[in-house]
Amino acid sequence: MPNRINDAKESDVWVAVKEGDMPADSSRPLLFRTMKVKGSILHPYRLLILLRLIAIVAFFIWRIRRRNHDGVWLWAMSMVGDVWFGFSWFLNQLPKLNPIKRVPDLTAIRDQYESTTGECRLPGIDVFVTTIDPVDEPILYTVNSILSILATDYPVEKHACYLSDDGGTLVHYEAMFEVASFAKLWVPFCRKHSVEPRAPESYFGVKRRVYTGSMQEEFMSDHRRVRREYQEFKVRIDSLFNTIYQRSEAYNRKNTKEDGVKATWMADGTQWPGTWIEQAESHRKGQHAGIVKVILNQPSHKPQPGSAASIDNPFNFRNVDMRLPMLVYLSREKRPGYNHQKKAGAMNAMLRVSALLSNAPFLINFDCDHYINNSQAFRASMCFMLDPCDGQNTAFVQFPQRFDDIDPTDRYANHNRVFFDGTMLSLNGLQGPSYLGTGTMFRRAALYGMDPPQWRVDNINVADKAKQYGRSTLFIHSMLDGVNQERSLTPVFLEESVSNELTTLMTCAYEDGTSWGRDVGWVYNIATEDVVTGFRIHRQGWRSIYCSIEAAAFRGTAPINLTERLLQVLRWSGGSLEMFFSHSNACLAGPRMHPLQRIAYLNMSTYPIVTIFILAYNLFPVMWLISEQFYIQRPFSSYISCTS
Ligand SMILES: O=c1ccn([C@@H]2O[C@H](COP(=O)(O)OP(=O)(O)O[C@H]3O[C@H](CO)[C@@H](O)[C@H](O)[C@H]3O)[C@@H](O)[C@H]2O)c(=O)[nH]1
Ligand SMILES: [Mn+2]
Repeated sequence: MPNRINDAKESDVWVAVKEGDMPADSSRPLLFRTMKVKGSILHPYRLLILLRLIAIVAFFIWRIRRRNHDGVWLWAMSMVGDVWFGFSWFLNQLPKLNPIKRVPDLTAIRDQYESTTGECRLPGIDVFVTTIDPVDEPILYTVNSILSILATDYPVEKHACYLSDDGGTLVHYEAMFEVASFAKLWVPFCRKHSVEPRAPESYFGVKRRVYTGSMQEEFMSDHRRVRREYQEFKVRIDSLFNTIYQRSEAYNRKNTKEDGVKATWMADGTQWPGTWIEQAESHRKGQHAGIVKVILNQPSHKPQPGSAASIDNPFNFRNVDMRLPMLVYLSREKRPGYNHQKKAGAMNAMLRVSALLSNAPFLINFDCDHYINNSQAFRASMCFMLDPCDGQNTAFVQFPQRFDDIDPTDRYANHNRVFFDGTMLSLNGLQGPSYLGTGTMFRRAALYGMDPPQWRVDNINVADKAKQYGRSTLFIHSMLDGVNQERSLTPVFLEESVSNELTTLMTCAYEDGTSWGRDVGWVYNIATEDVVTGFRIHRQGWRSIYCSIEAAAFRGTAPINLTERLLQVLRWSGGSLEMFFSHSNACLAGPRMHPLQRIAYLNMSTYPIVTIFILAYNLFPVMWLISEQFYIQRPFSSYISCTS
């Protein structure tokens, strides 16, 4: 197997840090290497920052000494603007003085956690995907995301995939059956030929591919057949809207209710409990029952090799494990009068439901337009979580967001290079990167609001916690198990009592009066739940790790038109300011937060203020239009006088 991300080589910029800080009692080697920027680059950079700082201070002294008496108000205003520019520059620079890169060692984690006899001690992972609308967030992306998760290279009995559908549409539910059926072919194909990436749309979109395996001919014919099957799969997904509509029409002709309400019907002839095509009382967006359906059950713990090619089956899967990971569809209850808290609310519902179904100690979340591009990514994040040195105190591993379909000039700056390849690496040298919403591996304990081991005074105690976590004894009992790092997935026995409890965990009222949305789970009442949730975790003393690997771990789509992009940026800046004016203000973070990390959060929550001054500076030169007086030196006066 090619070790795609073992690139801990020294480069022109990075050098390896000596790992002298291994715990004395551990004989295991570290699971990652730490790299820092070469002194010949870092020291001149720091010197440059110092020189700039001196220049800025000198400039302010000069400005204060030379006050413009004709327009004191303008002088004062521009002084405030300049002070803010200087201050925000300083806030921006301070946390950037020591960037650190961490490179996971995949060979080490294989050696330590997976034996050649097939025994594997890697822990369980629950994978969360959120979606809301099959048209606005095209369902083709969602199914590709799920397929890439089902096919990823992680022990199949150790990861489970959850799709949260906030729209509660039958289309998403039935699409999951199509996915489960196509996955029976797609997943073994990916395993047999180690293909990458494992999202079929991007895999088949690659024009030229180099095959490195030994089954060239078999690969060619498998590839052709799977591509044909994928085309048919896409047609079936496309036609779902129509199939469901026509089926419902047929059933409704037979069973129209007296009030003339037209229901949406499932294939088995029952009414869909979620939203209907023709929206009706209790079946419309924002008002429907909670639904949990296990689409694929947890696989057995023994590999199940496929069969050799035959007349009915053209694929030779004799030495390929055919098992698929668990797949669950869920849509939380929605009722009018409740604030459903958008993505954060959906994530918290998923966190609770998964606790009863698979209860993995780690979880990773994706927006539905993101897929796994490098199937070693789960192992890569485990290198940090399971690290013998400080892994226990690591709450989350954040991957950069990389995007497809962006024009080569990146005219709306979707790639955010400075942020993903500069700022985040700098935070990595402090307490860790902030949480960015998608492509993040979490430790369940951190999301439950527990303290990191280094700050824990007592053992974890879940007795009498109903006030904090809500009144589900099954959920509270699952918690101790769910935070045990070594654990695999819990086998599921879907008895009636469990099914009822799952429905309870998804009701709108479940969180009333509890700590969900504040000290537990994803944080509520803010446009950018991600940064604030990461902040809550950091202020408790947890740390995080930034993991940027080649090939990119995950890829997704970004807004490619200006309106959408502006709205996105506006939402982010609004959320940042909200954070500043809330109890999540960085100044209130408490003593466990690294001082420079605090400054980084302060910078993250105040950066939009600069726009006021940029706007003012843009208006200064045309001020004479209003007051007919020049406060700013007349430009090119000699030129103007020549021509007049
Ligand atoms: O009521 C809702 C609203 C949104 N979502 C999901 O939340 C995700 C993100 O929403 P989107 O509108 O696509 O926001 P973006 O601006 O693209 O997302 C970025 O910004 C968000 C807020 O800062 C983060 O949550 C995201 O992870 C991050 O990728 C999507 O998967 C949605 O399906 C829900 O599940 N329920
Ligand atoms: Mn999005």
